[in-house]
Amino acid sequence: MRVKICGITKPEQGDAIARLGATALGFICVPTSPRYVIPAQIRAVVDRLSVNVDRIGVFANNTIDEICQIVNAAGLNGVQLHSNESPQFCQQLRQLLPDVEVIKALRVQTPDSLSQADTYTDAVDTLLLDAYHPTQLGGTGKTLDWTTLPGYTLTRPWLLAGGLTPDNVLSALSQVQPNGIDLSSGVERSPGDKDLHKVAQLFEKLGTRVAVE
Ligand SMILES: O=C(O)c1ccccc1N[C@@H]1O[C@H](COP(=O)(O)O)[C@@H](O)[C@H]1O
Repeated sequence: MRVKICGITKPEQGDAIARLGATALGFICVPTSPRYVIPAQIRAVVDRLSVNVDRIGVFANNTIDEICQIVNAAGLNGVQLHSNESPQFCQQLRQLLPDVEVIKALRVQTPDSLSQADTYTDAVDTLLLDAYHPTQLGGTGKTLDWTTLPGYTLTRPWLLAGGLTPDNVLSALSQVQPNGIDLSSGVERSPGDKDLHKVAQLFEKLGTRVAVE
């Protein structure tokens, strides 16, 4: 299963988290977020990595040009579109960046919110389901109501996000079977400062902890 740890800001934490077993690191390219990082900060984390891991930039309503520039400058191989990006926008980006994974986040307010998922089938590589918050885009720690999800079949591989922690992850995974999970605030001391003990606890729970030398 894929495990993405999002909101990385510090090179030493990014490398430690990758070595603990994360398959992807996420970088918040949304200026209003307390976890915001500029491309040079992402590049510093990427250059420090000693293991192979996906590097995903999280964007919200940027232009295609801005996203392409940041992907190239920062050394990303995936983009997570976390706002109102249309299927057409995702498709255009995918054509321009054929080697970059396009992930569309859907913030699930009601079970009906999932009906839009099908419109992204041909436009993205991966879907991500996050909790809805009325004023914030993500990283809120708000839990998605997993009990509303089991009836749905998504037509793309998908990641579960929204308020996941080492304490509730197994309960979530007993109710839904995503292709991966994505955690941010549930494994940090303060926004952008990851708690490596919580990350290690997560992998212990998942049974995939990798020994750190
Ligand atoms: O983390 C942020 O600050 C953020 C800002 C803007 C868009 C998305 C953001 N994070 C994403 O939110 C989800 C869930 O986070 P949490 O585990 O509930 O804290 C995750 O996909 C992050 O990538």
